[in-house]
Amino acid sequence: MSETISGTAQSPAGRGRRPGSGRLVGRVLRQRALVAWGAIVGVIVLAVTFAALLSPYDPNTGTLADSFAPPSWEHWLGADRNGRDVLTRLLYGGQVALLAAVEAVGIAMAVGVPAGLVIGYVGGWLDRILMRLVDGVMSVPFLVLAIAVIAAVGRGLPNAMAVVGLVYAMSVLRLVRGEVLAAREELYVDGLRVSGAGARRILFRHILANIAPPIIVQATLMFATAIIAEATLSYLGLGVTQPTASWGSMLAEAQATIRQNFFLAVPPGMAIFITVLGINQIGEGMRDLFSREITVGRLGLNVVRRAEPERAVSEPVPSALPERPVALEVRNLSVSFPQHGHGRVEVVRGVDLRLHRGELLCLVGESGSGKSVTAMSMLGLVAHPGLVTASSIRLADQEISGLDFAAMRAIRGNRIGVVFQDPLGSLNPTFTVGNQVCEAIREHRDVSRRQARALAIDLFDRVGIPNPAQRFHDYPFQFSGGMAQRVMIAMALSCDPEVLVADEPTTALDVTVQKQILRLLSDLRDERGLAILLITHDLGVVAEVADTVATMYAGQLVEYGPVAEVFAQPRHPYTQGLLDSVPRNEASNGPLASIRGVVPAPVDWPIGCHFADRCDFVEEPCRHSPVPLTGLGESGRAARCVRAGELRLHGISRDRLDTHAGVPSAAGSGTTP
Ligand SMILES: Nc1ncnc2c1ncn2[C@@H]1O[C@H](COP(=O)(O)OP(=O)(O)OP(=O)(O)O)[C@@H](O)[C@H]1O
Repeated sequence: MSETISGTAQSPAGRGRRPGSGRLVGRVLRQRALVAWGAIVGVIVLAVTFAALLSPYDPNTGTLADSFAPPSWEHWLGADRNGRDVLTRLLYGGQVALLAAVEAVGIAMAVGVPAGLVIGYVGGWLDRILMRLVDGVMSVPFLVLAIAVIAAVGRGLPNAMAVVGLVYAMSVLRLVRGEVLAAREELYVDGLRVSGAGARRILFRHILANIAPPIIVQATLMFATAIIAEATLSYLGLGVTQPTASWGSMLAEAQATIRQNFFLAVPPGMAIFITVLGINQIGEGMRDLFSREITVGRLGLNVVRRAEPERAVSEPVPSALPERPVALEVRNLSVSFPQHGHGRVEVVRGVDLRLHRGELLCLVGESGSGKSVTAMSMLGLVAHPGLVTASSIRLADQEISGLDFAAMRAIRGNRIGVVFQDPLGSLNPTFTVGNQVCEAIREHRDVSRRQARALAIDLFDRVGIPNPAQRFHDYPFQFSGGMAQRVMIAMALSCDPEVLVADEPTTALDVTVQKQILRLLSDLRDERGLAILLITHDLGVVAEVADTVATMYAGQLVEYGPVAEVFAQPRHPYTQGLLDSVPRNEASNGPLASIRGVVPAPVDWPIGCHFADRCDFVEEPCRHSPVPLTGLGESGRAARCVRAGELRLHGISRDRLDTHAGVPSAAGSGTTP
């Protein structure tokens, strides 16, 4: 009799809303400061735009009888020396300030963005010459330049603001050039070049779209400084001329009559202060909006959300080693990403997994099946815009789903260690390895520098780094791949974790070194009772070190059990297909078997069994409804197959496997033998 373990239903996330304007509005609304300051600046802009409707007075004429009139019902902010209504002049002055800022920022963008794009993309002598020119222009204060230009072409705010715009264009150019220099090294740009795209299309359609956020933020912040620039120029008499009102000229007039009525300086001063502060706050808010950090937690990482109750599983996940304490238990873990035109799409659906102390569980499956995303999501390491939900993730006796970023950070590297595939890429090249391991130790433990050093050297010794005290002072580039991976393992062990997640830790290493690292992991499991989740493509690795194996296919766990039993007799056709595809230590005739068809993309996952279209044993019931992972009632085995009870699949004994072989990639698995 089979026991139902996971009743994962069709995901509601897969039927999510389309990404786009709705989500953007939601994100904007969550930025409360941005919304509040946007509203304040919006009111100011509306008020100055409709000044003629709001005020019954002419801004430039007044009656002498009202000279220096205090605030009253007729003149809400009083009147100036010439009896002109201060509020009216403030509103009309705002028009001048905003138009001047639009002019300066418009010129800055029109000149700076295309120039920066071209200079950054073309580089070479053009870049060197123009950047020296830019440095020269930027070394002269804009007021000096403005005075020089006004002396040459005559007074007037448009001339003055054009100079301001050109000076600003230099900093826009610098920003855009820097962004383009970085973007042109990106692989997607190489891809466009290879596909024959012209420079104009690459620059204006692709690169510009990618670097737009910092440019928009810069333009907003620049708008605020342009308002100050206008006020400064008009205050100095280089901007608007009397009797036209501007906030700067109003300040200058107020200063001339400060002894008679000091209050006259307050309205233009406050108008400049509030408008500039508001626009700056909007710029900062947009910076936050565009960066991942604020919206999803520091470093752009998402915390794991607790799944809604209706998605909770009711039965326990299978256990191949029931006598051992549970180190990590994951229930109903799902991960989704927004995909253009499809809303939120699940790439991992309803994974249940249990890892015991002293157990080495290998997670296998073709490329793209969801192994890495599963492991990283448990650690809260899936970045925005990924969304991770789980009914529960228990680390020993602590529930860690729903923890915030800070709490997860305290767990990562402390109770759970992580080792990645590329050890040299994971180490900072500018610090010695000893320094980096000590830093990891002191991040989580209250020990002195000296104690951390001693601990680090002990760990280096334990993971098999020869001359650990000397090598402590070496930089990553002085290590081979295998030694660097030992450093990574030492770092992962530095706080004596209960669980170690190793994502393809030996893929980048040669066969001999692979074996050494695997032996090390296996020894650490035995010595420390470490629970290890090892992600690998390599069934040879599984055969060599694993206690238990879990097979993933198209975002779901499809089989789980003790490795010897799963290999000897798989209970899911996909596991059998994987085992068939692996080279063996024996002579054989004919080509190597492979699984027909390709792994479906997450948007194409069928309602029923995800493997149905590739399965040689498929029957109608397989396609009807989601297939649960079902316990098989024998030593913690489970399979997600409607026919698991009746099929007699063949396996392979562990010693017949070529232990250096790998699981075929999705791309390579498209042919029928
Ligand atoms: N940031 C992301 N945005 C959108 N989709 C993603 C993202 N990261 C992973 N995916 C998708 O999630 C699925 C699972 O990817 P994952 O890297 O976990 O597979 P894997 O089994 O570890 O493959 P490999 O062995 O090649 O590393 C894939 O379909 C992948 O395209």
